[in-house]
Amino acid sequence: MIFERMEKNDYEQLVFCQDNASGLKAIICVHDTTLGPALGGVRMWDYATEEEAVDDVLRLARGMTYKNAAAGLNLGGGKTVIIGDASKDKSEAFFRSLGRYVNSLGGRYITAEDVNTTEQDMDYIYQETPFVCGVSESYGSSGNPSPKTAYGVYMAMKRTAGEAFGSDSLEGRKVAVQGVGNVAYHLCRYLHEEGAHLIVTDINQASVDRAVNDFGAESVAIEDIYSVDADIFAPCALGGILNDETIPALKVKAICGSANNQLKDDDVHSRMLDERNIVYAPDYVANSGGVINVADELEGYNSERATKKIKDIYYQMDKIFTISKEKNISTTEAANHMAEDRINQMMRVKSTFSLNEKNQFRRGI
Ligand SMILES: NC(=O)C1=CN([C@@H]2O[C@H](COP(=O)(O)OP(=O)(O)OC[C@H]3O[C@@H](n4cnc5c(N)ncnc54)[C@H](O)[C@@H]3O)[C@@H](O)[C@H]2O)C=CC1
Ligand SMILES: CC(C)CC(=O)C(=O)O
Repeated sequence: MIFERMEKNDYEQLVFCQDNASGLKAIICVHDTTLGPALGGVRMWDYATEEEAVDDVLRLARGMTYKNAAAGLNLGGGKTVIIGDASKDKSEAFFRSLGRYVNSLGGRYITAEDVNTTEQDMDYIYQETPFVCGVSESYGSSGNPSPKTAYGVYMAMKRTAGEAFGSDSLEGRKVAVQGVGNVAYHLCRYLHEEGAHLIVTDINQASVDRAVNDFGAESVAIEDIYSVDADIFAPCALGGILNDETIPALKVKAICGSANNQLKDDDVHSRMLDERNIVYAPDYVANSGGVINVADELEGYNSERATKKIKDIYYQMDKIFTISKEKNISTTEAANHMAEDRINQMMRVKSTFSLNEKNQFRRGI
């Protein structure tokens, strides 16, 4: 059953990590390393079943392959999920144990933050392995990626607004934000500064209150966020929220947010959005700012260089809208073509022999 699923989308590796001493139960997935080592964050979630955790890590790791390829990074796709309650189960031992498992992959997988994991957690992992990004800035790292992810979503949203409304200005636009956590808080700041009107919801009341106090946001009940009278919907919580039930309720003309895997089914639900003339910014392009930022650490982190690359997400979106119109395909398919073309081209480039440190000439052998 698991091998069948791995075979279907050509997954390379799935690693189950179990440690009685720390209580760690985690799954690391390496989807594809054609472009380089697999980079993707570690998510901690209280999954109802092990099957749910496996589903999530498989989907998220494959998403990272496409994200990293479309972002022009020399990195493959991978992800880790930890099964557990982030408010109770975390400890130094827990993350150091995970760090040892990451290290055992010898650099095939590099980890970083995702939902419910923090810079402090990455610092613990860093005690056990160099294959981690997003550790504290005092280590020369790029720190928490969320603000840079938010900047990238903001750039993507401006270009998406241009496509939907003929102007990329967000002044006076109503933006409905689902989940005002790490990324969306900073996104709301950019939107507020440009004069957008914010409508927010979150299962965590403190996060809602913060957005209301800091940015004058209007708050609505969890289930009302889909049907509010707004111009743009920004999903910034979890995946699968664009589906048969929610899409018919939408009144917006554009969708652009940070959540991974927003479409429950890529084909079915991108078609439903097209039928309703809703412009959709493919999630993994809109939210690639975080990974672009942490990946810059691999070159020796330079914030200016990383920010310039993140700003270019505006032009990546431009390319996607152009391909989508030229080929008469959804924006999701257009983004997928862009990512797959790059992977295939690089695979061909790599098929030419080039001497490197791994295949030295050794005279006399
Ligand atoms: N942190 C980063 O740099 C990146 C994050 N992402 C994605 O963006 C999304 C948000 O990430 P973060 O802000 O880091 O996570 P976070 O955990 O800080 O924020 C998510 C927020 O959504 C809320 N939430 C959860 N379920 C909800 C629901 N049903 N309705 C309303 N609100 C709900 C949570 O209470 C939380 O405040 C995730 O899907 C993540 O994978 C993607 C790329 C990079
Ligand atoms: C380092 C993270 C920002 C990368 C990641 O896991 C993601 O983009 O979803």
